[in-house]
Amino acid sequence: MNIKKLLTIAGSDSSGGAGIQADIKTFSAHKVYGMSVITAVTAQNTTGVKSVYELPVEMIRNQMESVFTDMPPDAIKTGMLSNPEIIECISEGLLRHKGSNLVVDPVMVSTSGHRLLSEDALSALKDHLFPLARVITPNIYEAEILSGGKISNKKDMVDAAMEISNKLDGWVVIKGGHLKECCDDLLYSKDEKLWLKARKINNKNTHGTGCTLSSAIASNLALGIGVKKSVFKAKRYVNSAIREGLDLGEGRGPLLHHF
Ligand SMILES: Nc1ncnc2c1ncn2[C@@H]1O[C@H](COP(=O)(O)OP(=O)(O)O)[C@@H](O)[C@H]1O
Ligand SMILES: Cc1ncc(COP(=O)(O)OP(=O)(O)O)c(N)n1
Repeated sequence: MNIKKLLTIAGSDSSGGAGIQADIKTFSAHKVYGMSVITAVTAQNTTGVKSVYELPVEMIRNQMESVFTDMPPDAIKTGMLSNPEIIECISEGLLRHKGSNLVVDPVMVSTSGHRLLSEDALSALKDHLFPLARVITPNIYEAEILSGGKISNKKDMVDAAMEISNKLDGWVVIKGGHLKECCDDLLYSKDEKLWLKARKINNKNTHGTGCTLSSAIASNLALGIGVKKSVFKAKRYVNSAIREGLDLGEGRGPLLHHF
């Protein structure tokens, strides 16, 4: 059986809703083979992140070497990267092994408010990782940090995407999940601007939506689908996973992945 191989480089979420666990579930749902490089272990559940343990850079490098020298992935997705040393190690490994179809989810702070990327890691992210990416997927808050402007509406999203894509060759997806009125996402490159429209689903259980979207995009790219169609299909996947209305835990519960 010829199966596509997907790698997630991200943090572990003990509650299984976000991070590595959400990524692998999404990969399986797309019938691709999932592999992982774990950057950090979080103790978290539906009510929030309790603590974080960052793995030593050497261990991260060893995980990358093990994967790339034996089963080179057809696409890669990055999530929680914690600090500049980890970002530099990952960028160096991706460059050396010519990692392609890279989707960067620039995870900074969990929706529950816990910092998942140190403040001094921003320039490493922009200078080392973004140039390797085919698609980056900031949420509204991350797009504000990356563009330096406030985002309150769809016009602000376009301005931010323009600013962010100045320093990129690839595509930017600004996720609108935290907008008040709707959940439209913006897919933007230097030559094109497309809206992915969606009504806000009235469901508090949206833990891991960002991880799921970026993993679904990476799965589609690995399957040989172009960027635009990959993002549209991924948006549909997340939408239906939220719509399932799984209700686990006391706080913001996870999504239901379709196998
Ligand atoms: N309540 C919702 N209804 C419909 N789509 C949603 C909802 N919340 C998030 N999304 C979608 O989920 C994806 C992830 O977005 P978002 O929640 O903004 O990312 P993050 O988890 O990184 O903060 C986007 O496609 C967004 O539009
Ligand atoms: C280990 C880990 N990685 C990433 C996140 C953030 O996940 P995201 O999909 O952005 O979802 P929420 O923060 O909105 O739940 C995380 N919480 N943990």
